[in-house]
Amino acid sequence: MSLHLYDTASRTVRPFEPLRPGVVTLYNCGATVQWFPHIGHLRGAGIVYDVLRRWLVHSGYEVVHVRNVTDIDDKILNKAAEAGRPWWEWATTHERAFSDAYDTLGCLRPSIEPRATGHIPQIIGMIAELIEAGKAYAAAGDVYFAVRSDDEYGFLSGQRLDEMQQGESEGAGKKDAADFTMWKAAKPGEPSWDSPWGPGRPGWHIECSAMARNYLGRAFDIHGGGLDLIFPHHENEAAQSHGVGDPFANFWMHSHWVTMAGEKMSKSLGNVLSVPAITEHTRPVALRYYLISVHYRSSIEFSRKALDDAAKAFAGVEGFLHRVADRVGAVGTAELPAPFVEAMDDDLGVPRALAVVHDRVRVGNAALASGDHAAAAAEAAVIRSMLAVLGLDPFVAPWVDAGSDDSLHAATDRLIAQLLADRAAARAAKDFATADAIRKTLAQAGFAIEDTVDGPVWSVNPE
Ligand SMILES: Nc1ncnc2c1ncn2[C@@H]1O[C@H](COP(=O)(O)OP(=O)(O)OP(=O)(O)O)[C@@H](O)[C@H]1O
Ligand SMILES: [Zn+2]
Repeated sequence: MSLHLYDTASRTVRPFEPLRPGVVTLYNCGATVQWFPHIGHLRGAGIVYDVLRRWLVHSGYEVVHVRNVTDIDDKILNKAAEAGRPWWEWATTHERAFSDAYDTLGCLRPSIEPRATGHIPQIIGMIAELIEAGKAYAAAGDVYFAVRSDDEYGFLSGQRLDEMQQGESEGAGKKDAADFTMWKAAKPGEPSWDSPWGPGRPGWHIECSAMARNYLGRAFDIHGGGLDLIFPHHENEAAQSHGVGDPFANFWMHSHWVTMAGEKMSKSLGNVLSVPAITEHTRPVALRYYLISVHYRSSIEFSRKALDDAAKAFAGVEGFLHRVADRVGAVGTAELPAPFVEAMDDDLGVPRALAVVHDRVRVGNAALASGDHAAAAAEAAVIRSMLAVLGLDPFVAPWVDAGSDDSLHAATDRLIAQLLADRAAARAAKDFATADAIRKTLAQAGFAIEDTVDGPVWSVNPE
């Protein structure tokens, strides 16, 4: 089976072929940088597309990845005004918080992260083309897209024109309630740019049509975002791009929510958890594992218990790799097992792929317990390679840490070996109180000691 992806437009899982052999062009909608990110954003704008990108690269494609930054928007202007700060400082502050959070969770940086405000000429050019093509009209300094000029409107979301809500305030010059705004006339005190229709600023949807064309061309392979973007945002992006004759996206991917108590995690509901709040008690790599462990088209109901369970599951995998590294030497890489590849090719089936990882860890642990170092090393190489594709390889940045620093590790090894020798001597002398005190000291410091055929082996307990 080659890679198959679910396509929202055709509502089917269909074979993926890039438009240009060897190269995949990917656009996913990034954040409106009005506030700090929550872990829902990190899933919907970051990790899901990071896993996709890594899998495409593993499959032999070069990937050109664009994720935009919406840095001009009513919400940004309102929040900045409430805080008494310049709008551009407000947007930059929160854009940086998003960048930090993506980095913390090990997301590869996109090929480019274009900002709406950096593409005003392209935006104005596309709006002018749409007016020229009879798909849009200007009224009192605003410009609207005439939805009824597009016969295919609704192809993505299945929305019916008479039932549709664009979710924007009614402009005075709007001829039809179904129409949406592409250019907003300047209001006093707001930032604005000159345009053929007077000073103003872009609406939300036009930036993605203009920037996708600018960086990826008139047709590109995959367009992604969270479920809420299907309508109106993606329907409107497609209408604009189709309106100027651009074929636009070939595949549409939409990821499901992170929820709390069944509700979408969202600033407006206040049920949000940030990355820094979680990484106070959970390692970032464990949070990444947690966020990818559910299929991207299913929701994740956040719970501390599920997060802790995921952290333990990952620590089990990582612990095996470290034990092999300690006893056998550096862990190599190997070809991916067929069931893992099949799972990933089947619409990015990460949960099934992780089940393969855990199966192999069981086999590897059994090999280690029986002293079969060669078999354990072979399993470790396969497991490490699977983790690498998921962005979870513990031996490379950003996950490799002081714990795997060679000199620190060797010093810890010597210290623990001495304590274990003292414990053995105390036991031999029937001084059980001392032996027990040594065991307690090690446990309280966070070390787990396991007796194996190769003698006692230490590891660090997951938090
Ligand atoms: N709870 C969530 N779970 C998964 N993805 C989410 C969640 N909330 C937002 N997203 C996704 O994050 C991306 C950026 O979203 P955007 O900046 O538009 O935030 P938003 O939807 O306004 O957030 P909020 O609802 O918290 O105000 C979008 O693809 C959106 O679908
Ligand atoms: Zn977009």
